Amino acid sequence: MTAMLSISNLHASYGKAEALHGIDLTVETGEVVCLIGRNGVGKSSTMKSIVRDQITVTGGEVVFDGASLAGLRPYEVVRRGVGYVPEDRRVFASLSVLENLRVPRPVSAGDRRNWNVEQVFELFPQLYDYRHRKAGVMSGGEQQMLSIARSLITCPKLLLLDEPHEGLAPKIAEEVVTAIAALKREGVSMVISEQALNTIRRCADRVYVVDRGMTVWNGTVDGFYADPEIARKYLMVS
Ligand SMILES: Nc1ncnc2c1ncn2[C@@H]1O[C@H](COP(=O)(O)OP(=O)(O)OP(=O)(O)O)[C@@H](O)[C@H]1O
Repeated sequence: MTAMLSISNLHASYGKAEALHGIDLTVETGEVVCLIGRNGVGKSSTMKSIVRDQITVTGGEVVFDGASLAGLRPYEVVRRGVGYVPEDRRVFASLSVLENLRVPRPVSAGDRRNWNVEQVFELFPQLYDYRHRKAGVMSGGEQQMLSIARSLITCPKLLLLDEPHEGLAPKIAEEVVTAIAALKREGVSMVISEQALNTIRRCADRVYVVDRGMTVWNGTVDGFYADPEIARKYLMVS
């Protein structure tokens, strides 16, 4: 396998406050990698650093698909093939589902899997049923699906999902996991941030544990569960 994303010794700051002090992460082609850790340890900041959104990268390297992302603007990173679904989802509340899906500029997919609106509706049939509904009146889970669907229109090779299950009822969270599993079968590489691994266990290949702005452990999902000391040390609130 070739690395789709390779992050080494990443440092990043909000103004003068450094939030990341050494993130090392690799995502192979087709892999689903989960970032886990307590609140505020830097999972979202890692994703923001990849897409250069709101945060300033001050050190280290982010290489995507063989090329450095240094100095690029967020839209240029998206054009290279990185889809980003932020924690707050950012759907356009006053636009319908269909209009939201027409917002991203069409991209030339090149060797990437090309997604059009019809194909996205096949993945999320519920969104088709609601295609004329305003996004602002939809539930959190439906907005989450719409946000993922919209990022697919940019034909990503790598999808960054920031806490996709945050605030969702268990049944809806399960539907989101099903969609993630379907995307994995389509060959989309993913980085998913989670507070706990349970919801994503079905489709994650590897896990990175983040603590205080650093990656402190990585291994397979089975390896993570085989050593309860890791969860005790880095996930339990002391
Ligand atoms: N826009 C911002 N401006 C200043 N500091 C920020 C900003 N966003 C996050 N931080 C700080 O950066 C650190 C890492 O936060 P981050 O959101 O990356 O953590 P997280 O692991 O994703 O946690 P959560 O699950 O709460 O989102 C925290 O100390 C947080 O307070």
